[in-house]
Amino acid sequence: MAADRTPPPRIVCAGLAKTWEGGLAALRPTNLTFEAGQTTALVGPSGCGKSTLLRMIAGLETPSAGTVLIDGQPPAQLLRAAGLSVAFQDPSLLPWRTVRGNIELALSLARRPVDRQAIDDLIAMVGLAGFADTRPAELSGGMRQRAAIARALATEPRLLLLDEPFGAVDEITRQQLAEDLPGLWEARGTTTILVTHSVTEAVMLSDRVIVLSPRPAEVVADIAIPLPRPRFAQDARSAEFGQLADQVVAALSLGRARHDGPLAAQ
Ligand SMILES: Nc1ncnc2c1ncn2[C@@H]1O[C@H](COP(=O)(O)OP(=O)(O)OP(=O)(O)O)[C@@H](O)[C@H]1O
Repeated sequence: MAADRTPPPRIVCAGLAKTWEGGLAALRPTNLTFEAGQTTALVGPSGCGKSTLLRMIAGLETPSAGTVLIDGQPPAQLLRAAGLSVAFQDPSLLPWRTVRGNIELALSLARRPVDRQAIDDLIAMVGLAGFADTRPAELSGGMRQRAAIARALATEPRLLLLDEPFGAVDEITRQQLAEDLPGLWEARGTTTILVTHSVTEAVMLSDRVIVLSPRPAEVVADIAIPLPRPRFAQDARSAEFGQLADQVVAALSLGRARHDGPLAAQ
C-alpha cells in the first residue's frame, strides 16, 4: 500500500441543499468549506440530514441545489480515481469474502498493490487480529463495522467519509479507535468528515465540530477544537475538553430551541 503523495483535498459546498421527492427538506442551502487535511465532525439530532450531507459530498446523492467541489472537481472524479473512501453505519461487506478478502478487493478495485502484511497490520489495528480469514456472517455487528473501517482505510484515501462508523462498536474498542485513527489519517494526509452522535467522540477526533439543527439541517455552530494531539481517552476529563464539549451541547440545544421556537421557519 504505497503512500499516495497527492495532498488531501479541500471541499467546498456552495448553496448545497436537498429536498427529497415529495417535498421533505433535509438540508437548507448550506455553504461549508472543509479544509485540506482537517478532520471535521458533523453532529446533530437524529434524522436532521447529516448522512444526506455526507452522501452528497461523496457524490452518492444528487443535490437539489448548489454544488460540492473537491479541489475544484465534482466528487465523482475523486470517486473514480479511488481517492475517496466511505464507511457507513451499515457496513456493506461482501458476505462470501473474508475480512482480508474484502480489503483485498477494495485494493484491487482501487488498483492498489495488495500487501498482505500491511492488510494484517490494519486488521490488527482495528482489533480484529485473528479474524482476517473470517467471513462477515461469523462476526458481530461491531466487528463488521471495524472490518469496514479497515477496508475504508486500506486504500489510503485522500478523502475519508465516516458515517457513524463506531455505532455498533463497544465502548473500550471505540476509545481505542478514537485514539488510534486520527494518527493514521494525519500521517497519511487525509481530509476526514465524520458523522457521529457522540459529543465526546466528535471533540476527541476532530479539528472542528459542525453542529446542525433539526431537519431541515442548517449549521448552528462551527466550533474549532484546538486540543493538542495525540489525544487519549483520559483527556476527555480535562477542563478544556469539557468546555469544548459543553459548547457543542449548548449549540445542539440552541438548534433545537430555534427549531421548536415560535419563529421557527417552516
Ligand atoms: N432516500 C431517501 N428518500 C427520502 N427521504 C430520505 C432518504 N434518505 C433520507 N431521507 C430523509 O431525510 C431526512 C434526513 O435523513 P438523514 O439520514 O440524512 O439523517 P441523519 O441526520 O443522518 O439521521 P441519523 O442521525 O438518525 O442517522 C430524514 O427525514 C430521512 O427520513
